[in-house]
Amino acid sequence: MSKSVTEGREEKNGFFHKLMHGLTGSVFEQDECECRVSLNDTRGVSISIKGLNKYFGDKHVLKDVNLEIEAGETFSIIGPSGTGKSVLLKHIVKLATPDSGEILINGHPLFTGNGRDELRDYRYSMVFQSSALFNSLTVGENVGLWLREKRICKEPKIREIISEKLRLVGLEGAESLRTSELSGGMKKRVAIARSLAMNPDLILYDEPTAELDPITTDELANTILRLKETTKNTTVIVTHDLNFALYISDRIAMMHDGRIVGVGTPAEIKASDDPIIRSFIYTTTKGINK
Ligand SMILES: Nc1ncnc2c1ncn2[C@@H]1O[C@H](COP(=O)(O)OP(=O)(O)OP(=O)(O)O)[C@@H](O)[C@H]1O
Repeated sequence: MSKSVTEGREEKNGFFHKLMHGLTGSVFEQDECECRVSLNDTRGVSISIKGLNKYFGDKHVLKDVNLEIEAGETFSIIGPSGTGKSVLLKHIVKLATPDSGEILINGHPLFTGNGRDELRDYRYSMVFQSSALFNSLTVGENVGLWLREKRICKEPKIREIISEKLRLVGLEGAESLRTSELSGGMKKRVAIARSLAMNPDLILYDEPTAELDPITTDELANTILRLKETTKNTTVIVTHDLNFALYISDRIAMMHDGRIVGVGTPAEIKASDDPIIRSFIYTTTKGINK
């Protein structure tokens, strides 16, 4: 078995497992000390991806990926299935390690060098396609999971944070609802509230509109846009939903066959004469334009 395949399994079983159940975290160690984490401010981080390559066995999945994401940006990575979008996302949160290349967070290397001190307080959180909520817990318990598990704050403060984050995603007062009884759109918003509980510097969404109908997708887009009015964090979204990306993003990168083939504002992407981007736009909108 090749090294990369083994690594892939380790990544899945280790960090991925932790993220699925802890859902938010820091790339580097944190003190266990209570209230060590300041939850009063949100900061955005810049992400600089340099010459990133990743193989799974013989398969070259990321091919010399270079990308600059600015602090505070809402940045979408679009492209057809199987082009490496999710694998790229996993590298940003250290769920995967590159075969070569580097990612810099606020100028500090994620994979090499001694970035531990500089990146000690870097907080990221990921909203998974499946929402990954615990059905046996209430909405409030899901949102407060990380805060309680890590004993970040005292209980009254945790309840205050839960209520605030639910209000931010339009679910004010929903604490005691059973998660299993929620619609797909509501689950997604609870998952976002849970991610927001730690005031992440970076929030990542993996295919947030998959499984959602167009109306719920629109509500989700508006929720994310509204959040950007109150938080400064950097938002990175992986999606094949072109319309969604055009609506909510400051900038968009188009990925094709493991490479970034174009980066620009929504207007620039729409006006692009790159044949791959044009073909993607044509394919995803041909019903509408018929
Ligand atoms: N752990 C892994 N082991 C082996 N191959 C993998 C692994 N993870 C991803 N791949 C492969 O890497 C390629 C890119 O996958 P990725 O999930 O990043 O695609 P994507 O662009 O996000 O598409 P989708 O929207 O369908 O998820 C695919 O061919 C996939 O099968």
